[in-house]
Amino acid sequence: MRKFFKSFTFAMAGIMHCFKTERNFKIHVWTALVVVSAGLLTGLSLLEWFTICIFIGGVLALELINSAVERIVDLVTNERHPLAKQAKDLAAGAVLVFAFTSAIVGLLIFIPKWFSLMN
Ligand SMILES: Nc1ncnc2c1ncn2[C@@H]1O[C@H](COP(=O)(O)OP(=O)(O)OP(=O)(O)O)[C@@H](O)[C@H]1O
Repeated sequence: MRKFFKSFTFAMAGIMHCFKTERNFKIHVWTALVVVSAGLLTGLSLLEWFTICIFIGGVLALELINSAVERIVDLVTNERHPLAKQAKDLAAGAVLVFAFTSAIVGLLIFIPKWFSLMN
């Protein structure tokens, strides 16, 4: 149990470090808070909350992995190298793909509700 608590503390330290040092992670966290507030104001079904939680968690988790990849690359080399660039750009691309997909899913959930609230 103590070992489990220790690994939980390390994971939380990683998340806090990412929040303090990575501008994009901060943007994703604030965006998630805006989306959750919009969900509370709009009113979502259980399935819609489930979908939103999966996508918010996915974006934040991918951003954490992207930050880990950036650090590993910087640890391996200080020099400019095409493979270092590819590794960083691929990891950043993974975040972009998921964030873009999340934005589309969010719009598909919210826009019809906002239209029906207006009518
Ligand atoms: N060692 C390297 N060799 C070649 N290209 C690199 C290297 N480090 C970063 N790059 C590339 O330079 C560009 C800018 O990278 P930069 O280091 O400014 O940001 P990052 O490390 O990718 O992320 P962040 O801005 O969050 O620190 C990116 O396309 C990245 O892939």
